[in-house]
Amino acid sequence: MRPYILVNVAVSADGKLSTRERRQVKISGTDDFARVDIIKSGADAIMVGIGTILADDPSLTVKSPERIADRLSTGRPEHPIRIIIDSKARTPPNAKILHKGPGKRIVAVSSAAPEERIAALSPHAEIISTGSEEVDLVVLMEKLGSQGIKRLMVEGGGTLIAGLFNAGLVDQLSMFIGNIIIGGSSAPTLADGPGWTQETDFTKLELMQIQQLDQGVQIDWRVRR
Ligand SMILES: NC(=O)C1=CN([C@@H]2O[C@H](COP(=O)(O)OP(=O)(O)OC[C@H]3O[C@@H](n4cnc5c(N)ncnc54)[C@H](O)[C@@H]3O)[C@@H](O)[C@H]2O)C=CC1
Ligand SMILES: Nc1nc(O)c(N)c(N[C@@H]2O[C@H](COP(=O)(O)O)[C@@H](O)[C@H]2O)n1
Repeated sequence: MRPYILVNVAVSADGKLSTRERRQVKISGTDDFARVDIIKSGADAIMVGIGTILADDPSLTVKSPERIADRLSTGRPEHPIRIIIDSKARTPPNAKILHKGPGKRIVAVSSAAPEERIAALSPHAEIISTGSEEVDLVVLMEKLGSQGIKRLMVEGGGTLIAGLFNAGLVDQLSMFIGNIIIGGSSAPTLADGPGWTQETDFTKLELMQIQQLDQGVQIDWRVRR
């Protein structure tokens, strides 16, 4: 069985994830970062796309010492398993995600990944190959489920999130809408890629909760089936 998949993102008031040069922007405030850390510490695994690795070089570790202690006291590893969706194995072998903090990493590649790049990543991560050109997200999720991953948090970016919506794999969307306008028609949004044109293909959401947080709005949506 595939994991429960929660996508969490911070968007600007005009719906952007970052600048048009894909430069990371501080959209969330302290309270939202604390909320994200709680979601992260409750997850078995956390996933990002290669675009985010190349743009931001994130570590995706749990930040709060209390939450780390809580994970350890309940027999869970310090950090969730960190997973990169990376069809062609472009993850730099010195990427922070592969080195910061203890714990398992998975790089999900496709058959298009060159052997030498896979060999460079293998000492740092388990490699799972699905799909011919792109990672087959449906097959991958089944494999992750069979490894005991029940709750998966997805951090972005917009291309991966669109791929997950396209495959009908998202269960919950948690978003923080911050009080800045980033602008730019080519700046990433939370569901990039080609988009959908038929109303029947649109993902329908059901409001779970909405709250004011920091200087913005935090919303949880459930995906309607
Ligand atoms: N504000 C926020 O909460 C966050 C913002 N970001 C921003 O998002 C931007 C990066 O987003 P993107 O460039 O869209 O990259 P991305 O992180 O979504 O990675 C996309 C890549 O994943 C790979 N991939 C393999 N199989 C796939 C499949 N089946 N479906 C979709 N993708 C697949 C492709 O190579 C694709 O180019 C950065 O600017 C980053 O700062 C990223 C995470 C969170
Ligand atoms: N939740 C959230 N709020 C913001 O304001 C952000 N800019 C982001 N960005 C993403 O968070 C990740 C940072 O990870 P580490 O701190 O290195 O663990 C990274 O992927 C950013 O894109 N998120």
